[in-house]
Amino acid sequence: MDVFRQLKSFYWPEKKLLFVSIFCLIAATALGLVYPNLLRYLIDEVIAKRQFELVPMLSIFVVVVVSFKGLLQFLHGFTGGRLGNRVAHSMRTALYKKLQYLSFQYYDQARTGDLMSRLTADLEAIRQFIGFGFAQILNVFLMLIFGMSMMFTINWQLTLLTMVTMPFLAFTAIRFEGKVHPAFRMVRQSMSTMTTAVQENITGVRTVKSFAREPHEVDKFTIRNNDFKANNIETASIWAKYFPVMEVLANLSVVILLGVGGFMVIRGQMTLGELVAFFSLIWYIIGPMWGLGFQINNFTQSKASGEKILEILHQYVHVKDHPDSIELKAKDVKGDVVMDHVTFAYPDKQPSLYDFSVHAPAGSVIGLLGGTGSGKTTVVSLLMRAYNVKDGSISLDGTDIKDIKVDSLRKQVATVFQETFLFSSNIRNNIAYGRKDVTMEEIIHAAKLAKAHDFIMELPLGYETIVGERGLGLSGGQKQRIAIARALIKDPKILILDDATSAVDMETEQEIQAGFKEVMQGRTTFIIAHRISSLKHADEIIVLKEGRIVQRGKHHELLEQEGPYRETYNIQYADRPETRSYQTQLEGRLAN
Ligand SMILES: Nc1ncnc2c1ncn2[C@@H]1O[C@H](COP(=O)(O)OP(=O)(O)OP(=O)(O)O)[C@@H](O)[C@H]1O
Repeated sequence: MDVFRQLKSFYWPEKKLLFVSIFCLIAATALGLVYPNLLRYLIDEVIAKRQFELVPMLSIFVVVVVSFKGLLQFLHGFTGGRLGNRVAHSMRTALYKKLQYLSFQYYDQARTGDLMSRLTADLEAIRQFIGFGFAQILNVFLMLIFGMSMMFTINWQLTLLTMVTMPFLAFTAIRFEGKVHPAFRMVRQSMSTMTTAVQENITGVRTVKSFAREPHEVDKFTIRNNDFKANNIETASIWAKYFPVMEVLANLSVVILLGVGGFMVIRGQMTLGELVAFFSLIWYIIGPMWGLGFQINNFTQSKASGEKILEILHQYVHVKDHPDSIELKAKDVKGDVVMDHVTFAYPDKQPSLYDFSVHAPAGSVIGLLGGTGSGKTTVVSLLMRAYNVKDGSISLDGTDIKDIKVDSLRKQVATVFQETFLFSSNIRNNIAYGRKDVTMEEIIHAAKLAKAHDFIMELPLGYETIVGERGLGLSGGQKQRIAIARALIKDPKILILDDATSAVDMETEQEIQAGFKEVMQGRTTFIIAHRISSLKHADEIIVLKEGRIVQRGKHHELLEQEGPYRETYNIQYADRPETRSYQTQLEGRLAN
């Protein structure tokens, strides 16, 4: 119950709906007890005593009772539905909000499928339980208490006799649920692996076809399809086994009731009306017994779902503001960045960066070069405070970034990531993403600087073209240029380009860089690149190897040193005649 206590803040504000819903259900159940008594009255008082003039009044009474019960059931459904949906709505909002603010560190471990299922299936379980499940469990107990006490008042001996099979029925029902539930879970699991296979196959259809792996894919799917079939058959056979047993046990008590009860009526120990009332009351007991397993499972499932939801809500946010965090004002930010002896390791890993220091004065360009996994992305991730630095420090205009409000810091930083993500919206919205109040002129200006305007205008719908998930497929270079325009429109004080031009040709890259020069006047830029051509104009180039700085300096300084920078240069410019002559010159100078 601790889970539901912790979720109280979501359902307690809706307590009026909760109480009305429970009250209506209890009242409807209690009203249901009028039927057996009416039957008893009809048989014993009206039919047996031939007082047929009472029939119309009795009929009207039945209609009133039925209508009133119907109204109560409607109110229960209405309030329960509202309650469940309102609670689910506020939980969904809270979860989504929490997911927005969880740190990069959380997402490094999180699995999309798992998060999606918490936001959908687990929330649905909670919605059902709070809306209806809880009231149903309460109702089961009430039905048992109401039904049994009424039966006891009619005839206690017959009540005890008919109850003989009930423990067996309850036991079988619980066992049935215990078997059928895991079987259902297996069906759901095999369904999800089957749909994942289909989804993956459709997404990766180009790879499948280009490797001519269609038969392999069909085989892979067949295994999953067979699995799904086997699980369904298994579930069906559990139903087939248990249902007749439950049916027999339930009806056995009815047989006992009719046999013994009939005998008692014949011997005059009981009236016929009482027997008929008893017959109708027995279903008040059989129903809850039959559903006992289901109710128990429903409760444990909702509890498990609640735990999964609470796990996200209670998830620790690693990167957050402290009470004295400073709010940056855009106009006061200069962009002077200092990283001082930073050593950083991802959780449970060896450090990815060792003793890294750099001073990037406002408006300077810092280039980062190094092999894959050398720590370049880590440097810029730390800069936007994707992770907290424990050893060493990072400051912006002299203030440690730990003392700056996270969102105000990130508003000053625009990053173009290695992998471009476009939202399923039009190009205009994708470019304007970083800002709310943006004019079409500004969007076009940014697109022109990113050398994206021309190809956008060639699309039939221009800036209105839908891209992303189900939109138009753009080339890697085109996507990158949209992402660059998105970063530029943010008007950042610090621009980070993480291999942002890797997918565009050299000529376009040069043009984009010329555009940067215009916009980046007085702003600080960090460029990560594998091409020397992208970095050579940087004020300082830092070469990383396995998380350590192995070289640093300007382009011409680094070329004059033995080391990875010159090796990379030689590889990339090997075919160019001017490189050969430069190298010959250099070698001559080095020899002298
Ligand atoms: N989110 C993460 N969680 C754990 N380890 C990580 C994470 N990101 C990077 N690493 C590890 O840190 C090291 C440095 O990675 P980083 O991404 O900074 O390298 P990089 O120089 O940018 O490489 P590339 O050029 O391939 O992008 C690698 O060993 C990598 O496996």
